Amino acid sequence: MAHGDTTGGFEKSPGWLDWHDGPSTPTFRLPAGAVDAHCHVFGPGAQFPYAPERKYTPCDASADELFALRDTLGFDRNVIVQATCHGADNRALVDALRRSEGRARGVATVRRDVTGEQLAELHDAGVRGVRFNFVKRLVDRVPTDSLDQIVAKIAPLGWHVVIYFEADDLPELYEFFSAIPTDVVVDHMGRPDVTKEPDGPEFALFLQFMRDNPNVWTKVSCPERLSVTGPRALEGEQHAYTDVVPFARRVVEEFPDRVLWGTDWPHPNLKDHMPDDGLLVDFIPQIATTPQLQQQLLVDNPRRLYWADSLHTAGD
Ligand SMILES: O=C(O)/C=C(\CC(=O)C(=O)O)C(=O)O
Repeated sequence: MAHGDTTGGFEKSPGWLDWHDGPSTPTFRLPAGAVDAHCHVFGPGAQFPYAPERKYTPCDASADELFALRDTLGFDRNVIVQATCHGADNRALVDALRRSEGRARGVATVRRDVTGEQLAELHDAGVRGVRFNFVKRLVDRVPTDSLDQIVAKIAPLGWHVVIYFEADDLPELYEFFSAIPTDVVVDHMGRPDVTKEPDGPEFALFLQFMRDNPNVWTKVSCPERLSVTGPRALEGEQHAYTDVVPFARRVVEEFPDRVLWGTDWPHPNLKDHMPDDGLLVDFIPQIATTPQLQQQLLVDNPRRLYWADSLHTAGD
């Protein structure tokens, strides 16, 4: 089966870009124990069908393919995040976690009627957080009404909340997000518009949100999604996505103990190009410029958040 296939009778969304086959070996050597803290598994559709309510149908991206990428790039571990194409059906995620032999943790999506038994099962598989997607193109309705009820159920497990939203929506959601009692992880720096100034009011609000809320962390990931001017992480480019650098570097330097980084493999919904994941790893030293910052971003922070209960498992 070729890697760009979608099995189980599903048809990829028009214009779908398949993940990069044969990423380059990164020039940047990841520190020992590095965690790819944002990636997904998709299907395979024949085994784990895509959710009826999905807004896109991806190409399959299996756990085995993810683990092969992990090894090629030099990561030790993964944090696998439930994407909307699987809705609240976490079977593909749980299967990947179970097969990782302790080298992956997960972030699930659950409904408000989730039971204690179901949560215990997810915890046992390695789930440590729940994701709420506020990006309007990805969901029928934003989950504002169910969040409190779900948080009340997951907080006793020591889990955290992952939120995905766009910069335009932060003013309206600022107070709501600030009231979340658990740790909160914001995907991709709240998707800043990088054509605006990193010193401008829009990004200032995001920085203020992190300052006001010491329980808020963020992933300084997805330059390929945020960048407008590139250059793209293709054909050996060592200084990709320079327009995103000042934003991400600012966050890493101000909040070095609350940042995470991930590849976002297999990069759902990219429209412009599919990056070479090896060159994406080479983006990291542009935003975490010292070995100390790299160690925090790639090893210490994700381990604290995801492996606090088993700091001596595989890879140690
Ligand atoms: O992979 C990501 O982080 C971003 C996504 C997909 C997504 O979040 C989802 O489907 O849940 C996007 O912007 O389309």
